[in-house]
Order: sequence, then C-alpha cells, then structure tokens
Amino acid sequence: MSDIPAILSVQSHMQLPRNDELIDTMPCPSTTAMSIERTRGEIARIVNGEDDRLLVVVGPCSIHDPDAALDYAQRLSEIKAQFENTLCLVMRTYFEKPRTTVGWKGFIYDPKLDGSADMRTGLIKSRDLLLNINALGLGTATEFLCPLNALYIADLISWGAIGARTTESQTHRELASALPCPIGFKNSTDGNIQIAMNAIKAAQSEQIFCTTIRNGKFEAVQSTGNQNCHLILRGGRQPNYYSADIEQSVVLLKSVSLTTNIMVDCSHGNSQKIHSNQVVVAGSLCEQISSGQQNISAVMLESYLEAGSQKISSTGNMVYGQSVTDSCIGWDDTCQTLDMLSEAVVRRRNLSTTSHTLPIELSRSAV
Ligand SMILES: O=C[C@H](O)[C@H](O)COP(=O)(O)O
Ligand SMILES: C=C(OP(=O)(O)O)C(=O)O
Repeated sequence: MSDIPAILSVQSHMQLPRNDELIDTMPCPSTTAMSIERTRGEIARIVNGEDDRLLVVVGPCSIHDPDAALDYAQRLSEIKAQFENTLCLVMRTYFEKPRTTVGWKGFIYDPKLDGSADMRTGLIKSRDLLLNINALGLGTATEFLCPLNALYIADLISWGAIGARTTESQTHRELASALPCPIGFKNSTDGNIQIAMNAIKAAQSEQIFCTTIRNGKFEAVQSTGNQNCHLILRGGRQPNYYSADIEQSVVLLKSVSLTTNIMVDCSHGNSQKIHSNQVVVAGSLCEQISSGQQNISAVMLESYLEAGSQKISSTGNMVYGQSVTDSCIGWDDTCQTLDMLSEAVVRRRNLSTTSHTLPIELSRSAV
C-alpha cells in the first residue's frame, strides 16, 4: 500500500530539506547580503532610468559544472571593476531550464546529469555555488521557473527573469510580485510583447497566492507587488532587436505607463540560437546606443569559457566550461563584446552631455 495520498500519480519520491532549513544551514553572510542588496539597488535604478549604465546579464545558458561556473565567475569578477563606470555586470546562474518538450531540466533537477534526479544535492549545490559567486562581490541572475525551487535560492539572486514560456502564467506573475529583486519578463517564443506588458502590470500589483515560507507549512500570502519589473526583447519568429522594434516597444510601454527601459537578449530568438550571431546583435545594439538610444538599458549575453555547446555525455568525456544547453560565445568574444558595449555607453553619455551643454540653437542644428 502506497504512503502517498491519492492526489498525484507518482512513481518515486525523495524527501527534500525544507527551504527554511536549507537557508538556516547555508545562511547568507551579512556582508554578502549587503552586496546583494547594493546590486539589486543598482539594477533597480538602471531599469527605472535613474542610472545611465547598461545592466549586462552575462554567463552560461545553464549551470552544469559548479567548478567551471566558479572559474567563469572569478574571471568576470576580475574584469567587473574595469567596467564599473559604464556596465553593471551580473552573472547568469541558471539552475532550471524550461524545455520546449523534454530534455535535461537543469542542475537543480539533475545535478549528476545522468537522469538520477538527485534534487536534494541539486538544491544544496546550487545554493553553495550562489554563495561562492556572491562572495566574490559578483551579483547573480537566474530564471525563476518552479515557484517552490525559488524559495531555496531567491535571497541570493540580484536579478531574475521570467522566461518566454512562462511570462503568461499567473503563477509566475504572482511569484514575481513577491520576489525581492528586479525582474525582467520576456516576450513569448512567437514574439508577442503584449503578454510581457500584461505580466509587468500583474507583477507590480499585490497578489494573493499559496506558498510556504517557514516550517514547511503552506500559507496564503499577500505580496507587496514588485515595482522593479521590465520588458526583455528576446526575439520570436523574427528577431526584435532592431531600432524599429525598440521604438515600437517603447510606444506600447508608454501607452500603458510602464518603464520604457528595455533589456535586449542577444541570444535565443534574436540570435536564432547561433552563438556567433550574439556578437552581431550586440553590435547593432551598440550602434543604436552610440547614436543616443536611451531605452536600451540592459543586455543579455549567453557566454561561457568555451564557445559553442556540447551534448551531455555519460562517458564523462566533456569539454570543460562549454554549455550543455544553448550554445554560448566564448570568453574572448565576451570580453570584446563588453568593451564594445562599454564604449557605446560612453558615446551615448557624451551625446547627451553635449546636447545638454550646447546652446539650444546649436544642439538643434546638430540634430
Ligand atoms: O535557453 C535555453 C533554451 O532555449 C530553452 O531551455 C529551450 O530549449 P529547448 O528548445 O532545447 O528545449
Ligand atoms: C530559456 C531562456 O530564455 P527564453 O525564455 O527566452 O527562451 C534562457 O534565457 O535561458
């Protein structure tokens, strides 16, 4: 006789630590908590248009090897200070992957990459990696996919995404309304922006939903609403990173009084999943930014130590620092792209300084 009440058809189950137990045994040190709070504040100012730097969410498509991810984080934290004046660098640390149909669902679900689905280890090691990366003074970004998994790591995340496959989901909008970090909502996989705008409205609002905070007890909670939400253009059937796409999105966002500060994802629908195209997309964004486009406030890049991607192999014969999900640009291209983005911000800044300081007749004739 099964000990599972007749509410779900399951063929196996594994006891997991409660979210508060895991947080209590792997707490966030106060210096790290202060650094996360600072990064969230910087990001909030960028997405609300009060800081003219670019937020750059950069890192692997997914975490599958914590050593390589930490290696990448170390490199990124070493170059972070050199861009501080123009870019706010935050590392992609994606532990859950939304699949179009089926496939490896990410490190939280299957940290051994072999279908053994040791979620207990996945949750512990994900939290451990986040603690280590944040201890470097580098903020972390993730896609919040399972609202329960979020409860194990959200205190360590500086920026979150709701993905193209879940932006329309009420459950994800409720979660976003309670998350303590800025949240970007992606357009849908077919390119629909309206659903992301609806999502932002919903996430800004107070929401009542069911969750657990302490003692594994479920409660009805009322969220505060999250005022730091923004749109992410990730492409759909067609790319949507061109200036006409940005301008059209700005008009739509303005018409419903939402922030017009947009993130553009250089990967996914915008790169047609060809990693080298990310550099082309970033190049176009740099041209737009350099010529004064103020609404591009954030950029996403899928980048890892090695370019490309590989299949998960049971022989253990895998390339160190290469993606096992979408293909990524390699480290050298990443550094060049960051340089290019940084220069574009300087040009945009110079343009706006010039137009502010020039006598009005001169600045008009310059336009
Ligand atoms: O970012 C990763 C993928 O684009 C996303 O998880 C969907 O992947 P899939 O179409 O290979 O399932
Ligand atoms: C899955 C992702 O993106 P999207 O939701 O745009 O497909 C991602 O950023 O990893």
